[in-house]
Amino acid sequence: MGVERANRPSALSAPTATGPSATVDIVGSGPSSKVVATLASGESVEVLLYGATVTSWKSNGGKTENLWLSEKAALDGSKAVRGGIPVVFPVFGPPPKDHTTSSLPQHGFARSSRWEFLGKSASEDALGSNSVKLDFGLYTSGLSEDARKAWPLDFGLQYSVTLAKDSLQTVVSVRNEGGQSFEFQFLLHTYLKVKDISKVSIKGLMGVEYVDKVLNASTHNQSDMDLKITGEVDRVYKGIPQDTTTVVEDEKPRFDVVRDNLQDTVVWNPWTEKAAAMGDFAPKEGFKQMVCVEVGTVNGWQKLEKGEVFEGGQTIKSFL
Ligand SMILES: O=P(O)(O)OC[C@H]1O[C@H](O)[C@H](O)[C@@H](O)[C@@H]1O
Repeated sequence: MGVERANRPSALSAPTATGPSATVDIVGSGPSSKVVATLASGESVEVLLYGATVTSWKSNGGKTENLWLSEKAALDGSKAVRGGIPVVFPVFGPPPKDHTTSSLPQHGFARSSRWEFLGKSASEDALGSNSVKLDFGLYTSGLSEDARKAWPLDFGLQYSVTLAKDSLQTVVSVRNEGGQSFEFQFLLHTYLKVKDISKVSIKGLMGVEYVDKVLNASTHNQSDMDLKITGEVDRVYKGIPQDTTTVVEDEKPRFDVVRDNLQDTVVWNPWTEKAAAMGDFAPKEGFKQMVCVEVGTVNGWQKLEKGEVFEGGQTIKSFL
């Protein structure tokens, strides 16, 4: 599945209803425009065109917010959003020296570029369950001059966000649209909302090797079944064999994060000092209500030859 340039529709002027099962609206204009989709049963998702950042996902008939969003997140296109699901491409973290991504900012340009809304489709499965899919695109032509200069390669990104009753699926396809090969990393920087971090444990990483960024990027092996967050955590788990990472709260599953064609997962919580140092992180105690479980391909590089396509993503199931 790739991004066919000739078939790129512009959905901005399309009618807003997708049938009785869901509505899709474009709210606001300019840099703060967002696409809001709501199922007839009340679940909803909001996607800012800036960064194609999912800023809200509600399950349980619209009663449970699943994503943490900082009260001071910039939602006007002035900087990457602190919270929700920022899209990280084509580099994760600070770019390395002597690489084609070297001149890019931390986490690349996808989270701070304005994407196009390509369209929507609603469907109903055999059991009568509804879902709505929103498609977004980012192409070389949509980049700022600075980003294009820093990474002068031709690419097409298509990002599909599918809302179902108890789940949200976010999948990217990356196409090399230029004449030479390129290398990239990709990650979905999901800020999951929890009630109380002291009651949270993360399962599904046992036996996996990780780089601990809090301990001078040293390599370790996850020996415990449960990862508890009791201080700053910034770990890159590499080459995970099992597909599902489960966030457990109060001894009950809260989220399943299922990876598709992505081998790595970053677990991040800034804790007291790092949260205090981030101007857009609010409230300052907000780190007690969040944990980032970020699926991606960040260990080494994915390489695409001319015309090739890479696809990967996640499905998050909410148990509330
Ligand atoms: O502040 P940002 O650029 O959004 O990055 C926020 C965080 O992203 C990831 O989780 C990295 O592993 C962290 O090292 C980084 O601090």
